[in-house]
Amino acid sequence: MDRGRRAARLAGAPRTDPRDRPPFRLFRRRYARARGYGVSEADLLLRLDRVACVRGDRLVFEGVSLALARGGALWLRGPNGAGKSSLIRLAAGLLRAAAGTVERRERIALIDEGAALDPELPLRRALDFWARIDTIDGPRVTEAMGAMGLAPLAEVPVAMLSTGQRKRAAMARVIASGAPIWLLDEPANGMDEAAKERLVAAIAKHRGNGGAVLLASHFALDIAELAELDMGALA
Ligand SMILES: Nc1ncnc2c1ncn2[C@@H]1O[C@H](COP(=O)(O)OP(=O)(O)OP(=O)(O)O)[C@@H](O)[C@H]1O
Repeated sequence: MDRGRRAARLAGAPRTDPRDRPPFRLFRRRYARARGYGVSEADLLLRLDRVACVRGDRLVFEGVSLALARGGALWLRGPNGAGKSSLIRLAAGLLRAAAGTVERRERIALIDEGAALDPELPLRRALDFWARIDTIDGPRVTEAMGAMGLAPLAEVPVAMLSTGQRKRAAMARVIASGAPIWLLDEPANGMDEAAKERLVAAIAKHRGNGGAVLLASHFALDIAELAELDMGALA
């Protein structure tokens, strides 16, 4: 796309080019709910409205709108480079949208490629560090570690954890945070089947408690009532 046309589109000019694609592809009726249809404003936790993302000098996607309500979950799927991580980072406020708006109505907890846990500390102390920042109490950390099967690893330095164990630790931090909005970028990477089951169970519990989940993943997880947004269709 040439620069003039891209600039016009970012400025909100009407689409006239027949090559333009719709901004998203609807896969399941649940997605319509996730976008806000039939969901009261009071239930909404996260809304992206006609968002565009530019990385470097490249337009990665534009015109993406979605909404997550309490109890909702949306799976961002698509090939490498489609913009899944970028969308998660926009939702987290770590990237600025080139166009459109991002509205977060509650606290977020994020998993991305880094575990954000001090590699020098034993796992329990590394999680307790974040618990103090998030002003949550010890029992919640214990519970989160239990949910991800981490109790036996409490005294192991984070640097010595395997890839899958580190992902489980990052997930425990999200669980312990108590944040209603979970932004999970490839949370299951490196996890074995048992850990994936724990992850799926944690997501179900969080939704049951009125939380919501935005999930980027290359592969499907066995999550009930999951809306889908194919980022590959935007490229
Ligand atoms: N820091 C950056 N600076 C410039 N471009 C970037 C940067 N990070 C990502 N990109 C580009 O943005 C596009 C989207 O990347 P992103 O990581 O969001 O995709 P993804 O769908 O998550 O990919 P993957 O499946 O490989 O994780 C890619 O073309 C990538 O090269």
